[in-house]
Amino acid sequence: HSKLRHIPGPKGNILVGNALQLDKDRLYIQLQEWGETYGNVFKVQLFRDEIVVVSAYDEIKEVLIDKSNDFAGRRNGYTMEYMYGPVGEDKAGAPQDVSFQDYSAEYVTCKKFTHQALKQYGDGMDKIVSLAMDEIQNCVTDFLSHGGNPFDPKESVYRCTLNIMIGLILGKKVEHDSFDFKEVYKILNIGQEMNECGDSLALDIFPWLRFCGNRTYKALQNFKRNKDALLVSWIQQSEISLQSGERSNGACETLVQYLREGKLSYGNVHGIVSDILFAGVSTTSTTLTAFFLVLINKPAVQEKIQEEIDRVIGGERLPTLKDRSNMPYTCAAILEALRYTTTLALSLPHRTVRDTSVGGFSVPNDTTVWVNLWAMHHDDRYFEDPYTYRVERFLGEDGDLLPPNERKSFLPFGVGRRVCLGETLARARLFLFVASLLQKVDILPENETNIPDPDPAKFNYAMVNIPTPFNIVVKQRKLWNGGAK
Ligand code: HEM
Repeated sequence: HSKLRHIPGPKGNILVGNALQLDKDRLYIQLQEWGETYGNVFKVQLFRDEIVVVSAYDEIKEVLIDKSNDFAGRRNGYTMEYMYGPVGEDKAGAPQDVSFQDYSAEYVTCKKFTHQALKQYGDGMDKIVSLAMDEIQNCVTDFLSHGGNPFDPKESVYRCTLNIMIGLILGKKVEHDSFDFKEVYKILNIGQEMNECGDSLALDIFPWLRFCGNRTYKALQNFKRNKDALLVSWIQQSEISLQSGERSNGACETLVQYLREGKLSYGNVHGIVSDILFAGVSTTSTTLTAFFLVLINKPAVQEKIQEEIDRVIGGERLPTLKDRSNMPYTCAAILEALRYTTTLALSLPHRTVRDTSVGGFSVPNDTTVWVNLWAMHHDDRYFEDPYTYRVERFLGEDGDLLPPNERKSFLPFGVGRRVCLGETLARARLFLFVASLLQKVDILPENETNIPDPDPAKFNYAMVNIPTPFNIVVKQRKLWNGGAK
């Protein structure tokens, strides 16, 4: 019987609950609409699992900040437990990484050491920046190589963000034709295939489908086999470099050092490397790609960003992170893109680890909780015309960037216990990418009279919110002197 009888929600089928009603390609929109009907806290039922969905700022704040510890667990379906479960084994089990590990002392330790290994602060940031700048310059060159012809920017941006992550893990620049890059790329393509065959949800609900020649399961096996083998080899390389003293200073090596010191287990290191590789790539590259779609629709925004770049950075040097403090308009344009598109629309599923409550409703221990960041970012009580992209929302009257404590109802990276581990890195990368690119090129639509619709409510949902493929045309700007550093 229902543990959540007291919480309202759409009426479902007596056997399957709301499972057949779910529209998986636009789940975030559907849940937003249900939120408008049933309230900021409502429930949906997928077979026997009852899920609490939280859709507005006050209640999301309660979940993520005020009662952060109560809601800090993770709920994983069979698919996640298989993908991130025991290394090298054809079976599911409790993940030992950061993203999918349940809340525990071990999880807290993993998150702390991952932060340390990524060295996202102080001097470590300089290395990240130099790695990122190299890759971003490659991406700009790649854009220009189309010689003014239309092309889909997705692939180049994806390769660029991916290569920055591989570089951070291995501590060295990785060429696009290297074994490591090709191997990761292959694995990510299998992951893509898995998404395309769709029903990981079916496999989550009926894990026994794997015995019936299920296509998703076959892709899943293939994905895990390849991913585990590659990560095992990276960990081995790090062990060798630590022994030989020829340090690479990559995150993987630092994590293996923690393993030797007994701070992390082998499963932790393996899981964390995979987190760094996978969590940061599709989120960042999709945000950037969606931002291009906005820019071809908003030439005035592009012009203002370029005016700021020309004034603050000029054409003689590359942007640095320090420039951010003098470039409120560019920073606000990026924040507004994070709001408008809300790439990780439903965040990652949380789980209560004790009896608690939200919005006045009691919620028992071990309940799955979905946080609808999309609905929160498009709440017209906080954002006038929420479906319009408007940079000025994040600027004060004097043109300064709105300080974080005045950005209400805005949490693109989550907050609290489970806050995004790559937030600092992602913000840095988004800024460097946008500033470097628009310093050198104009991004234009393929056809002025038929510009693709930027409305993120029409994106496809597959964990991240993905725009329908579109083309851009890139023209070199005059100001840029060709790359004097
Ligand atoms: C635009 C880029 C990004 C966005 C919008 C984003 C957003 C998010 C969000 C909303 C969460 C879930 C928070 C929650 O469960 O409440 C998350 C978790 C996470 N993100 Fe990101 N992220 C981005 C980039 C990155 C990057 C570059 C990394 C690289 C290290 C990363 C690593 C992670 C990890 C490991 C978690 C799990 C944290 C935990 O469970 O404690 N993310 N991210």
